[in-house]
Amino acid sequence: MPLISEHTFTSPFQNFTREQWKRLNGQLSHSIQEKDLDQLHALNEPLTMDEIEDIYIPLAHLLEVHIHNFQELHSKSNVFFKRNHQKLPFIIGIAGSVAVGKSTTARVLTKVLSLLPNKPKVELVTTDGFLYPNKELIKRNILNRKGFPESYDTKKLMQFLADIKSGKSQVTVPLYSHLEYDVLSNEKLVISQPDVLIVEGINVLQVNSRKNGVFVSDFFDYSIYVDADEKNIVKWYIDRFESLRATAFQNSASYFHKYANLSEEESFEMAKHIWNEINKPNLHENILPTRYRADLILKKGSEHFIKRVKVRKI
Ligand SMILES: Nc1ncnc2c1ncn2[C@@H]1O[C@H](COP(=O)(O)OP(=O)(O)O)[C@@H](O)[C@H]1O
Ligand SMILES: CC(C)(COP(=O)(O)O)[C@@H](O)C(=O)NCCC(=O)O
Repeated sequence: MPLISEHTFTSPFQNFTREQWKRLNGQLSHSIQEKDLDQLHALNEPLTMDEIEDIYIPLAHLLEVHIHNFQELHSKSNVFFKRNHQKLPFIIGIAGSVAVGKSTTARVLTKVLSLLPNKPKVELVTTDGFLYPNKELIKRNILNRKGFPESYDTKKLMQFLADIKSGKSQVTVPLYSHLEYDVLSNEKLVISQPDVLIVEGINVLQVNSRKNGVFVSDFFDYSIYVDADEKNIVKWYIDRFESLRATAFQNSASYFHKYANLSEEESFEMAKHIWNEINKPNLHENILPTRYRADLILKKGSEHFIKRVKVRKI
């Protein structure tokens, strides 16, 4: 069966059904070993092993091809430019709507990539750490615009990526707490020369978050967009809100503690309201338009299972 369906021949993407994608798994001479799967079992993520084996392992193998090429190009460029740069990280951007499952995808991919045969050091950074602190958002009167392009300190994010891409040995990253609903003032993550860096966030493929004509994605070597129909994303947002209400929001330190005693029905209404007022317009105005800028699109079905993969033709 041909891998490209006829109606896609004008598209820059090659389309794979889940069944086709899954069969690509065995095409490398080596693969993630059976014993490694135990480590994936231990991941406390809501993903099934089928999803990891059918989707993420082939994806890791495809990325391995790109990482290998990137490293070879880097060392040949070093010879050409007569320079002695140490290795630079291969940077992967992961974009998509709030609640589509970017964080889950990013965490699983971090683990799966780290199991590749040469055991690369893989680090994960989320761009919510680069949101302005609430104090600053309030000062700018944009607390209700959290997640929109203007709520991020893009200059800081670009500086971080520029530092990483210039081989700086240690770079610090601000951290965000969903419990406090704010950037943590006293905690930072230290990134120290990984082989692969995953940068996950709703804004990573946006062209309106530009500094001096440079986009965040100019620093990426590969990018992935996690996609799903909006009716599913809303449901996942509402479900996550309700499960947080029953757990994390009960903590008095939680920013959303005020919602802890809502009934299930009230919680549903509140989540729907936040979705409609903030996350939905952001999806339509700023996130969805970036979808086809990605190198690869993972399209989810109703239960979070990836049903199609689109890969930019090369
Ligand atoms: N593959 C998956 N299978 C089942 N549930 C998932 C999956 N991916 C995400 N979820 C659930 O969907 C919700 C949103 O996922 P999350 O990774 O937090 O999204 P995002 O980072 O895009 O906001 C969470 O409740 C998460 O547990
Ligand atoms: C901090 C975020 C912008 C980041 O989204 P994420 O990348 O974690 O999906 C988002 O979680 C958020 O807080 N949005 C504001 C509206 C809301 O509370 O859902």
